[in-house]
Amino acid sequence: MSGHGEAQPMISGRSAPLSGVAEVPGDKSISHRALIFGAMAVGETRITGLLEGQDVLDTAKAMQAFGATVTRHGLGAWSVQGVGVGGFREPADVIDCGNSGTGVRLIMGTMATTPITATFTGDASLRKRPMGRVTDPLALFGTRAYGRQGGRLPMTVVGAADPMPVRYALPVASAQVKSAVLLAGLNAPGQTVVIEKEPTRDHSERMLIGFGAELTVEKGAEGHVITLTGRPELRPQTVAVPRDPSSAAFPVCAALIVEGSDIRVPGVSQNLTRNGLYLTLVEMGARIDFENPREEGGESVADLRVRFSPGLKGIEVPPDRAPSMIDEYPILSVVAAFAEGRTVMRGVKELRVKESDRIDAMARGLEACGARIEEDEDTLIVHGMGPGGLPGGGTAQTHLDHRIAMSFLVAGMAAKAEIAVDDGSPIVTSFPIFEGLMNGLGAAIRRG
Ligand SMILES: O=C(O)C1=C[C@@H](OP(=O)(O)O)[C@@H](O)[C@H](O)C1
Ligand SMILES: C=C(OP(=O)(O)O)C(=O)O
Repeated sequence: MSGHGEAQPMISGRSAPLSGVAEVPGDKSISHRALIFGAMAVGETRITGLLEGQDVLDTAKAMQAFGATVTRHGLGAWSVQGVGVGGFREPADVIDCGNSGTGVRLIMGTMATTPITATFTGDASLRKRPMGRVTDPLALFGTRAYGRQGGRLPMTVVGAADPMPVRYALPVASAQVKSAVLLAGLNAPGQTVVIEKEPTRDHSERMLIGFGAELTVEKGAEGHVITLTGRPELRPQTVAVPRDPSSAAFPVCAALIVEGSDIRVPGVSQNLTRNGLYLTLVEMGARIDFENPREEGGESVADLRVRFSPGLKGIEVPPDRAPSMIDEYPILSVVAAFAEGRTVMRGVKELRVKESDRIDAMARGLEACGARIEEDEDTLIVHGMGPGGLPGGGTAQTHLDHRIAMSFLVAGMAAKAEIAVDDGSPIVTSFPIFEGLMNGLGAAIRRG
């Protein structure tokens, strides 16, 4: 999805009870990392279950441009012939990361301590997002970056020829910034230390250890202190990518609000840095059974049975839970519209710098569908209208944001009248089989 293509309006109407099994695709965060760490290893990394969403395909293309050999063998089955830490070559052309904040920020970190120059760009959404949060800590290694005003793409990054190791306390809870600094630290001599006050998704730490890096995490008063020893030789791995809990959120939430639904969603991550939505839904009164807990691809997962839940109650979501459910607030605010009472989401200003300003996009879209919303810079409050109570009948503007598009298509499945989205084309960035999967469960989603 380049963001230059045709908008694809989509409409969803009241759905039949959802039933069946929702097999969602591979985790987006782990898929990006499998390609990037594979490119940093010496030898061939094999990946199964890779998400073939546009964000990840753009990262695969970028790894090729930096000199790795990336091969697709079949659906989700890929291999990466890595060039080793510090082995990136200078790309011959601009790197287009499309819609992906994770892709561009992690790749900038990866090349930042190699003496090459690369220019990055993306679609109209990505070109609005702040890159200073990554280029500021990268400057401590000796990396230089030249972008547009406000640290926006397109941006040229000049890798440090003689990088210094860095000690950096994250000013914002961001796994992308944490990962960019760790990836840069791979090719700096000595120990690079990242300190995070609030824990964010820990896939980079787990995978770096899996690829053979020396990395420790100490939990103390200042938070997590992550110490990486630079210049390791990364060993190629076999990576089985687990299913994406952020994608699973859509069929799960749809089943909670569509009358009569009873579905199964296998292999949903229970990683404590990713499961905030599921904790929140249970606190609201969702009927979710977590069955068959086990390890898959180095992550703890469970099979979910999810049933229509007419007794959902609005709650105050604890603000310190935000990093573990940051991408799930849009779909949570849809569920909140079908609960009784207010759902209060505080400490969520990071939502304003995602693919769109997600507080504004959800507030305006839900209002267009008849809901009452309150918001401030850091807060979103949804006044619930009870089961089946959202009037619908509106059109949501998606602003090149896949999660906004999917959230409103789920809302339309349970609202009184149809809900339209102006553009469903960004859904391919993270969940290319969304429409077919949801309609297979009983949804009524169609192209507008
Ligand atoms: O590291 C990652 O894979 C991600 C981190 C989060 O972003 P931030 O680091 O900006 O919070 C999240 O929103 C994004 O979808 C994926
Ligand atoms: C924020 C997201 O992704 P990214 O930052 O990688 O664009 C997302 O997928 O919700």
